[in-house]
Amino acid sequence: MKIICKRKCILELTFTQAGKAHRLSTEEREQLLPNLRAVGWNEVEGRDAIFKEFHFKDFNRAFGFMTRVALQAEKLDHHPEWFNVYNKVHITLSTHDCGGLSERDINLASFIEQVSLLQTEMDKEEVAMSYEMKDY
Ligand SMILES: C[C@H](O)[C@H](O)[C@H]1CNC2=NC(N)=NC(=O)C2=N1
Repeated sequence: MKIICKRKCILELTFTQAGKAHRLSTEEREQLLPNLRAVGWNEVEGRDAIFKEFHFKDFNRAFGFMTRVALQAEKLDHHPEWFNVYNKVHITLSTHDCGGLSERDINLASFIEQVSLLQTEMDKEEVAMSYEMKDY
């Protein structure tokens, strides 16, 4: 599956994670991390992990987003470290089993991007619908 983000960044998703997680090699990092950096994921200082802060219109949207991510995380058996207050969600991804970043984190980050894009699209649709309603 491919996601085409607004910033013209393409994230390749595989969602496969057979076998043991391994820490990404330098080559893998050079290949995989720039796409995530382009959509706001940054490496955490002093720790082999990536972080992004999400903002939504309100708590319902933030919690809806978290619910979608949680269901997928459970399916993948790979869980985010996160913090939520009202409309903000902070997410840190790292693989505890291998003590650092693995392909599992890249996959989960890609899925999270997909969900947050979907939320943005749904918000736009909601605005468009409310404009249409005003016309009547
Ligand atoms: C036993 C179980 O498969 C492991 O503990 C899974 C669960 N979720 C996980 N989540 C994360 N982020 N890292 C892991 O290494 C991990 N391992």
